[in-house]
Amino acid sequence: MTDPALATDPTLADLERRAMAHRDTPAHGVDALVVCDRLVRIFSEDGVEVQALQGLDLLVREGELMALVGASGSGKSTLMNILAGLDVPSAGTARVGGHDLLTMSARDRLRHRRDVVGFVRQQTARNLLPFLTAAQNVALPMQLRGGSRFAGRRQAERAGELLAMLDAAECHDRLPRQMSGGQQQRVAIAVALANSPSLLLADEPTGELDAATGEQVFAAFRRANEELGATIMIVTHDQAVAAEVERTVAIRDGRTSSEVVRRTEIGEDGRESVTAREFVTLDRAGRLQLPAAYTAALGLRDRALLELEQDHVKVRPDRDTGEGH
Ligand SMILES: Nc1ncnc2c1ncn2[C@@H]1O[C@H](COP(=O)(O)OP(=O)(O)OP(=O)(O)O)[C@@H](O)[C@H]1O
Repeated sequence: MTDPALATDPTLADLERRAMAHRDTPAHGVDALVVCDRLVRIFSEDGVEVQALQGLDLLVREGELMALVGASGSGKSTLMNILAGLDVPSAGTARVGGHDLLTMSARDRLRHRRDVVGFVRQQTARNLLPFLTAAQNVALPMQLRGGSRFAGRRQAERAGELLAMLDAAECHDRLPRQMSGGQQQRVAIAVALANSPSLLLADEPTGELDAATGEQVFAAFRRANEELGATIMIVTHDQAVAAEVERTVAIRDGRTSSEVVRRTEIGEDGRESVTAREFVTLDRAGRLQLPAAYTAALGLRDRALLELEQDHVKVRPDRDTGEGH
């Protein structure tokens, strides 16, 4: 018997059933804070088009600490700038907290930049005002935001609390030039968190730091995530970041291609063990991209043989089949 859901000549009752089934399917990313759906960004310069994002899909839950990794030119900064409200996508959907960044008015975009996101840049010197102390830098966004819930003395208190939480209490009264690069970035995280943004974005925040100092900055992100519940997205080309966060999503050629999820489990013997699993991501049309290392290892090119098994799919090189293209 034909499944009524697949019938090509459906009755009215079949159509009603299909409509009901569709209605009961939750909308894509309904419970996510960040939703990117077939996101496209095309830059045109002197008649030459560059597709920086080529239909990127990504969901980020509230309270997540995740990283985006990818080679230079893969589209990471383009995505960050769109989510920060600094750039506008060409097509597709980019939503933060239910607000669509494609159709947002200029005034709402300004509000988005000021109230919804916090941003930490790679260049340590660009994150802080050089003539203000750390505490003054952290208090400034609260002062600039009219009707801030942190008023008067509470602003100075909150600045002190954030600096202490991020292990930068000793910088309280120092100017940026009196701080190390790592201290400047930890203070920059405090500045970005000052107005309790829904989303904290960081673009290569450890790019100018050595490995040990970079780890301290990641520790500060983890603390902000654990103690304040902040949702944090960190962009980096450093693959080692996978060890620092729960989820690392790889971007390749303007699309998300795979992700690594890291879990800490306590065994029966009470010992902690960390497991990391790699997944390929399926886009909304069901396409998946094999990791470059896999295609290279098996010499996969042009096409491959697929076999559907009970609980998995086999992908084989197209050899010895004798069938032409
Ligand atoms: N304003 C722009 N005008 C033209 N092309 C651009 C612009 N911004 C980015 N691109 C192009 O879009 C592509 C993606 O760039 P993007 O900066 O997002 O990559 P990335 O992954 O952040 O790289 P990197 O790690 O080097 O910063 C690149 O080919 C880049 O040259």
